[in-house]
Amino acid sequence: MADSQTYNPDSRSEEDITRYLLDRISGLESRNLELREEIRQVESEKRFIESQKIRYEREIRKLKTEVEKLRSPPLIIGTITDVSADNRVVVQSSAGPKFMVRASGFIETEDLKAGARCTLNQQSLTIVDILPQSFDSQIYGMEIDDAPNETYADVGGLEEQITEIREAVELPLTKPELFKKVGISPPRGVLLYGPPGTGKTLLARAVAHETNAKFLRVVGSELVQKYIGEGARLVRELFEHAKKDAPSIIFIDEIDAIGAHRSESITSGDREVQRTLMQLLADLDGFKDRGNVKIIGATNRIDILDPALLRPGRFDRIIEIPEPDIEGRLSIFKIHTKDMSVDDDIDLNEIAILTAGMKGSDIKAICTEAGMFAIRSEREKVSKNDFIKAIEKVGFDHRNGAGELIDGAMFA
Ligand SMILES: Nc1ncnc2c1ncn2[C@@H]1O[C@H](COP(=O)(O)OP(=O)(O)OP(=O)(O)O)[C@@H](O)[C@H]1O
Repeated sequence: MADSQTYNPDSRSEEDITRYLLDRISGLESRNLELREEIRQVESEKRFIESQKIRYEREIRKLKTEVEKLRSPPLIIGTITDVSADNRVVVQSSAGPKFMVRASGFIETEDLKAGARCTLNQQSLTIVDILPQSFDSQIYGMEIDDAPNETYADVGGLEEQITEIREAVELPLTKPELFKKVGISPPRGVLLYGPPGTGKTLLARAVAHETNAKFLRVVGSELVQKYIGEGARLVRELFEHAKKDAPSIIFIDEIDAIGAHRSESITSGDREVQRTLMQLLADLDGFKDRGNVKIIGATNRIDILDPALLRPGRFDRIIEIPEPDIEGRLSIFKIHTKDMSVDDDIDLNEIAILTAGMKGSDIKAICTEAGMFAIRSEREKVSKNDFIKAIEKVGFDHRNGAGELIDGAMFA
């Protein structure tokens, strides 16, 4: 290319200038071609990198799913008893047998130590996690609430049940001296039974709130299904934990999963449930000295409970939590509409009549749905019609004779 520094336009002829410019143009054209080639190469590199990225992302997703699969329950819990040089590990499972297993690639080799507790995938028996030595409520899916917010005022239509639970659970926690004076041992706990969604958990949380007690909730089915062979240990630790944190309330939801009447067939699953139940009974029996720990069991299936669990002295009161009647439904509607902005002409009595056969959880859902209908229509107040549509949506049982009311006739 001609050097522009040495070019002096005054000293050259027109022909020179033309040649010079043609040279310059051809120089720029070939540079342009070079740059285009470079761009093409960079773009093809970019495409290659993008396709690599997609491949890696796909691989990461696959690996993540695999890890999730490995980690999903049921898991077996065990203790590492030996580690060989090639990283094969001997694990004593809590259900009994010993296994020679391998650890998944995500476990750090230095964590594989004799004495460490670990979880094994039930099918592949691969070690999928190393557990902390101390009790960790998170691992066991236990819900711990230092101070539940619910109060008795949040529970609708269960006045008698509230009185009963206050005597059996609240009084021993707040006024233990009364029982000493009279010379009777305070009740240890109550069993709540009734259909799902009627407020059993809500009631238990309210008791914990009113007594300033810690609320420990476990689900019976999780105790026996989540970590095979650990049910009995979990129950023991649960009670220990509750004692340490007293005053506290242990709430065992779905207690039928561990306390169902024992059948003839004895599978390993049954044995696991039995061991867990025996531990629960032992803890309930040894509960006398644990004045400030109370237990509330809940079940939808009292009919299948083992009589051992119902024997006097285990649960002091067995309280039915029934489906709400019209009064109950009205007071539940009042609770759940308390903070809602509703039209002045709404008569909750009428709405309560329309919801025969529905439970507290349905009523809560109806209020939320009614609010959603109002939002969808860009209104700030919830109307009767919103409630009617919500009742329909939540699945009102037409057998209760309200079919003709749902179309709004009653509110026309
Ligand atoms: N009696 C009630 N008063 C006010 N709200 C209620 C009542 N019953 C149920 N609810 C509402 O429904 C929700 C679910 O009820 P809850 O979990 O207490 O039922 P449950 O009887 O424990 O059900 P499950 O047997 O399925 O565990 C509560 O959080 C509450 O909002």
